[in-house]
Amino acid sequence: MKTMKVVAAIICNDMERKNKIFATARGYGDLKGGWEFPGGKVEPGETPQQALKREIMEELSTEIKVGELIDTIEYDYPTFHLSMDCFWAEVITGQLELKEAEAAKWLTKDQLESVAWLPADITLIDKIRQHMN
Ligand SMILES: Nc1nc2c([nH]c(=O)n2[C@H]2C[C@H](O)[C@@H](COP(=O)(O)OP(=O)(O)OP(=O)(O)O)O2)c(=O)[nH]1
Repeated sequence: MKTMKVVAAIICNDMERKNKIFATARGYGDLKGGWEFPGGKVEPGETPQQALKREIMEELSTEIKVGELIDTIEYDYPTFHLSMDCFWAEVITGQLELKEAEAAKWLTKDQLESVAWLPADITLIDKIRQHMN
């Protein structure tokens, strides 16, 4: 099966405190309406961190600082294998404008289960919760 290499940003209010994280709902395609973390495919020659900064600028017109890797999610969708590096991030400049997503929410630790995550993201949520305050 084909592997898709993807990066995702778990943007938090503050990387030291991690009181809330930013989630978006997909605005197009097969998985439309599913909740996820902003990001996208890594292009040839890019590091994961470079790809993530580029994707967040394209999707949200926002410059981010990329922090530690939380986990690499490996998940089999029916038509491809997803390998997704998930990094903590915080905003440097910009207002998180929704260029592609249909909705967005800041979620506290207690609200993490309140949205319908994409299947691959569910395994990440427990890990994120452990790091939130
Ligand atoms: N960005 C992102 N993609 C995710 C997450 N969870 C998950 O299963 N995916 C899947 C959905 C897509 O099949 C794939 C990411 O592709 P994408 O469509 O966001 O990537 P892209 O912006 O480079 O794509 P394109 O539409 O511009 O070609 O990974 C997630 O949390 N964030």
